[in-house]
Amino acid sequence: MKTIASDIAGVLVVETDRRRDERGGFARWFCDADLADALQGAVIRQINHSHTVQRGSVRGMHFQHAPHAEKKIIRCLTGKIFDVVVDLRRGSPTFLAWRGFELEAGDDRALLIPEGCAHGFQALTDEVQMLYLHTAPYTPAAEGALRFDDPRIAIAWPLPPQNLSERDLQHPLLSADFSGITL
Ligand SMILES: Cc1cn([C@H]2C[C@H](O)[C@@H](COP(=O)(O)OP(=O)(O)O[C@H]3O[C@@H](C)C(=O)[C@@H](O)[C@H]3O)O2)c(=O)[nH]c1=O
Repeated sequence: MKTIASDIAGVLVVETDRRRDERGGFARWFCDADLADALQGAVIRQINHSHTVQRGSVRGMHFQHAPHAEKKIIRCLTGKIFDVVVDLRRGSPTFLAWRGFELEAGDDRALLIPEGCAHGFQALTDEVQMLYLHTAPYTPAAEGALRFDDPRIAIAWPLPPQNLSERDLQHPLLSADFSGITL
């Protein structure tokens, strides 16, 4: 597995080569030894799947507060997405910066997002399926969220955002004095 660092500390693109033969192919999608430097002792505690029907749909921006903060490894199983990370870590050199990454079925690429970053995505095609690996179990009481259209973040979604959940539409905007979260 090859990891490619981004300019947001801890946000990595994870790539694997697919071995191909007459039957099809085979690729390694997770290996705790290969990712030991990135995982820093964290282990996968939960695996989730989501299905998004319509192109343009946006889900996010989600994270969990400490002590349930988590790393996520995100992969696109069908379709194509614009995957977005926002750095919310107090004191981070890239505090409040967002970055977008395209992931698509068959690319053998995943995105690793560290604790303290919010995550969301937009479906660039119909029929998107996503696979999430989490280093903490889902803990509703620890859920944190940002609005997909928070003007302080100003994410440039590639398509007009649509189909947001009621919950995602109701996240509050960041307050003017928001100075980040601590882990
Ligand atoms: C996230 C989650 C939700 N649920 C439940 C709550 C709700 O009834 C239903 C749908 O949940 P949501 O609307 O939060 O689903 P969704 O908006 O797809 O949530 C996901 O969004 C992306 C951006 C992420 O980064 C993921 O970690 C996750 O937060 O599933 C679980 O049971 N376990 C989970 O881990």
